[in-house]
Amino acid sequence: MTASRTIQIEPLTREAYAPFGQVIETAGAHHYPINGGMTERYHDLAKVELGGVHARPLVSIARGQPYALPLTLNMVERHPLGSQAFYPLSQRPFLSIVAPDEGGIPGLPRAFLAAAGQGINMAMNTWHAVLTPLGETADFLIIDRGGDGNNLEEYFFAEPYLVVATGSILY
Ligand SMILES: NC(=O)N[C@@H](O)C(=O)O
Ligand code: NI
Repeated sequence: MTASRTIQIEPLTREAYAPFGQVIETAGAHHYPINGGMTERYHDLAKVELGGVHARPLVSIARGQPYALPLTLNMVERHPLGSQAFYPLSQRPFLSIVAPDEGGIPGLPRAFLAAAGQGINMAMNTWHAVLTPLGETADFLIIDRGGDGNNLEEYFFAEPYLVVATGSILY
């Protein structure tokens, strides 16, 4: 594996993730009391995008098996008709691996470590690795797009990448 095909995991922040979507977390979010002050609403955290014919939002639960690190990344996918959000239902870290689009194929991937309490919403048509739990089986709420048409495009790399955790990344 050449060094150019090694991807170092980096912390997930709103700013770093902005080209790919939004981070779903309470930290830094607009919030206000509701229900007579009994509840605090952390409001409008992600941009759900629904395209194509007969589009409708889907709310699902994914029970994901953990991946080991270092992780060999052979493939990324994207959903041309809608965004896709994953919010962990446990306080477990997971990886969000995404890549820019470069003329219809993925550019250099980036691997973000979502800390406990962080979820992600990938913008429509964003290249990404499939859901990547770490350490143990974990449940996630999925919010994405249903409707007519094909909402999945896959890309298999000619040479895989290796996703590694440097010393500062603990999971
Ligand atoms: N299909 C599905 O629910 N998940 C994948 O698209 C994925 O990104 O993991
Ligand atoms: Ni996906």
